[in-house]
Amino acid sequence: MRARESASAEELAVWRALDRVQDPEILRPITELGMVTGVDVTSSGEASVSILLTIAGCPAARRIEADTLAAAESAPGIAAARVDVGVMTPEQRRAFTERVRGGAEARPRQFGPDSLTRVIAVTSGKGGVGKSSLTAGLAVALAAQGLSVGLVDADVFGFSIPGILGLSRDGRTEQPTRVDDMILPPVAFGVKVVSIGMFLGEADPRSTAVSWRGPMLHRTIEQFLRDVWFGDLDVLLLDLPPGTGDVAISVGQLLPQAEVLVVTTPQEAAADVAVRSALVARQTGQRVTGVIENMSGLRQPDGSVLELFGSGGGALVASRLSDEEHGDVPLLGSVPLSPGFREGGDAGVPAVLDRPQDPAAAEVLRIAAGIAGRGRGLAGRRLGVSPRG
Ligand SMILES: Nc1ncnc2c1ncn2[C@@H]1O[C@H](COP(=O)(O)OP(=O)(O)OP(=O)(O)O)[C@@H](O)[C@H]1O
Repeated sequence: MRARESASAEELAVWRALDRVQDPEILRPITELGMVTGVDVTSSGEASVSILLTIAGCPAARRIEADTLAAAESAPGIAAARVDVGVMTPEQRRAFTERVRGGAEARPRQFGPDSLTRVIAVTSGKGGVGKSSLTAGLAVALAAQGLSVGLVDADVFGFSIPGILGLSRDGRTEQPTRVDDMILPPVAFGVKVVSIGMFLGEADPRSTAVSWRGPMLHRTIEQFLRDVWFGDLDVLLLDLPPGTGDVAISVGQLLPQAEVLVVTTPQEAAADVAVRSALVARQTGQRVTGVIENMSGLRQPDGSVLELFGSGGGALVASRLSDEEHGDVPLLGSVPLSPGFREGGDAGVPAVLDRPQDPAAAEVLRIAAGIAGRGRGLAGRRLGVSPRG
C-alpha cells in the first residue's frame, strides 16, 4: 500500500476522492485524521484502500467503510474498489486522539474565557413551554447555515433533546463513542449532541428519573464541558432545566461568558417566573441577549388566529429585562403553535429541515438567521465602515 507522497496519478485521484469522506463523529476528513494508511491502484483500475478505525463494528465504523468504498469507486479511472479495514493499536489511537485534539495539552480549555465559541444557554421560567424544541430547532437551523454547532442537553430532569433529534428510539439512546479518554458526541443533523440521557447506561430513559443533587449535577455538567470533545465550535447551545435551580447556577459559574435566551409563552402570568430565571443568570454574570415567545397564536383553517395562551407575554418579559444598566433585551421572535412542529419533534425529524414552510419552523429559521448574523458582539468583528480616502 502506498502513501499519498508516493502515489501514482490514479492513486492520487483516489486520495482526493477520500478527502471528501468525513468521520461522522469528528466531522473532519478521514485523510486529515490519518485514518487512510494507503491506496493501491492496479493497471486495470482496481483500487485497494486501507483504513484504520478506532473501534470496529460500531455504526460510525460501518458508515466510514461504506463512504470510503463509494468515494474510491467514484474516483476517475477506477473500475472497481475494495476497502481493507484495520483497527488501531493503542499506540496509533493515542496518536489519533492527539491529532484530533490538535495537541490539546497546549490548547486553551474548551469553552474557557479565550474560546471563540459563542455559548448560548436557553432557559425558561416554567416547564413545558417548548424550550427544548426551540433549542434543538435553533441548533439544527444554525448547523444548516454552515456553522459548527454543539448542543448540551443539561435539562437533567426532563432531557428530551435525544428524542427530538432522532437519537433516541424505542427506549435506546445513541451513546457517545469513547476513544481512550476522549468522548465523541453523536451527531444529529450536523449538530454534536450530548445529553444526560446518554449516560444512563442500559437504563431506559423513558422510565428513568434522574434525582441527583447539586454537587453531582455540577460535576456532570463540568464533565460534559471538559471531557466531551466538540472540536472547534462556532456555537454551543445549552438546554437548561426550567426555573432557577442548581444547573442554571452551575452553568453560570462554568460558562460566565454565556449569553442567555429566555423562552416564555404569551401568557402574562408566566412572565414573572421567566423574568426570575433571567435574573438568576444575570446574578452569575451572564448576559441576557433575547427573549423568544413560543406557543403564540394557532392559525385556524379560516385564516383567523386563535390565541390559546393569550398574547403579549414575550414582549412583557423583554421590556421587564430591558433597563439602563443592561440595555435593550429584544424579543427575537414569536413562534406560533403548530401541530407540524410538534409532530417533527415527536418523530425525531426537526421541522426546520423537514418542513421549513411550517409557520413555527419558519419563525425558528428566521430567529436562527438573526442569531447567526449577530455574532459574539463587536469584539473582533469587522465594522461596515471603510476609511475615507
Ligand atoms: N410551537 C409549538 N407548537 C406546537 N407544539 C409545540 C411547540 N413548541 C413546543 N411544542 C410541544 O410542546 C411540548 C413541550 O415542549 P418541550 O419539551 O420542548 O418543552 P420544554 O420547555 O423543554 O419542557 P421542559 O423544560 O419541561 O422539559 C412538546 O410536545 C413539543 O412538541
